Amino acid sequence: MRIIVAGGDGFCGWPTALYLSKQGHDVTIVDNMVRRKWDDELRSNSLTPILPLEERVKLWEEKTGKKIAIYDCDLMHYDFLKEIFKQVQPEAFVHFAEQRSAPYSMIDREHAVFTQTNNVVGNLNVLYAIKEVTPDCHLIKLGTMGEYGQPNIDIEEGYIKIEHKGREDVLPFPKQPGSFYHLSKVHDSHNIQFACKIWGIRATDLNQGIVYGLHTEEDEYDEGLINRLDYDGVFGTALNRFIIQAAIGHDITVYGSGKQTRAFLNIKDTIRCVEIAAENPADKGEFRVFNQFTEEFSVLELAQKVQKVAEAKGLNIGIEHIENPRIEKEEHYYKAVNTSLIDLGLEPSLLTDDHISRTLDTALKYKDRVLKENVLPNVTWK
Ligand SMILES: O=c1ccn([C@@H]2O[C@H](COP(=O)(O)OP(=O)(O)O[C@H]3O[C@H](CS(=O)(=O)O)[C@@H](O)[C@H](O)[C@H]3O)[C@@H](O)[C@H]2O)c(=O)[nH]1
Repeated sequence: MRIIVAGGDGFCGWPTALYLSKQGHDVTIVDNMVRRKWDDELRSNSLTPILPLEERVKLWEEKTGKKIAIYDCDLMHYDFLKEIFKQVQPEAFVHFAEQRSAPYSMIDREHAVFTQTNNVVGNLNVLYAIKEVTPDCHLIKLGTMGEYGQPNIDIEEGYIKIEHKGREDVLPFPKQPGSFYHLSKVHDSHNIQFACKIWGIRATDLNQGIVYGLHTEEDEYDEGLINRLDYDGVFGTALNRFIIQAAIGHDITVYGSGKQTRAFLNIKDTIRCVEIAAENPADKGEFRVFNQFTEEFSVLELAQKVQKVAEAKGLNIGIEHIENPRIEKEEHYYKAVNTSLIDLGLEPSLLTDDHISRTLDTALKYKDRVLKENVLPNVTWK
């Protein structure tokens, strides 16, 4: 299959591009390298040293004989994007190319405006490119479990049957996102649903939970293929961030009580879910929503798991409940459905101490690269 992976230089996009390439797909990466520029802006870095994209792709070809084409393109540049669609004629477009950090979107007005403009307009341009050039192309869009928020009822996969005043309908599940970033994904979902309805586009919205882990089979060919790993207070996410904190002897930063519960999955399952979506495209005009996660944990549970694995390696790490910089529910009900991808063949790679241990070993290897001043959160929602 001819597949474009937009955002193929990022944490989810890079291992997805390698995996799909290994599976025999004809992969093209579209990326404007902006994730690396945000590191510069925030004076931060990836814990793991990552090669420039051209070199990563060259190394992949040397190791496997498989070519990945790359275009340095911003999805905001419609003429360029449309030209790429004409040249590649994609059968699937995997869209990871968005600003994905909630704290980044909450820094100030400029960052909120940037996040929503970049994400919403970029996605709209993709929808138009599909309509105008390859109307049969399947859009596989990274949404987020955070679109739903934490309602006091079970979260369904995209839609819910509602009875109201004696009538019933199946309607989009209510959205209660918790940051301007998460809101941008809600706006995207609405735009995609509308485009499917009016133009007959086929789309799958993958409402992904928090991704943890680092390694996939593909990075075993060479250390130069290693994925990026974020730890700072803006782009680092729960679990991976806690593991890196343990590696540098920093207390694990639980925000507030830590009873906040979220949906999680291993990066290996991210890439497999995208493959499953690509192999089972949505129908023409269908706006399909899959909840892409495998397990639910509270933040405190994860901190305790990391503490335990670190202890077994002789690292005595504390857990610090710091004042929550976000405005979010800490005590809440959380139960979400995730059967669609499993029904289509996903075999979840569940969180084990071994998983934590492997990432911790890598974090220990590169711990001298950590910029300690970036570890505590410095963006608040207030
Ligand atoms: O050091 C930390 C970091 C986070 N948290 C807490 O952990 C939870 C998750 O925060 P996060 O930074 O790990 O994840 P989040 O901001 O929700 O965003 C991440 O996870 C989302 C999936 S979800 O959480 O919305 O399901 C994706 O959409 C985003 O792209 C990705 O950056 C929050 O309650 C936060 O308060 C801590 O307690 N300590």
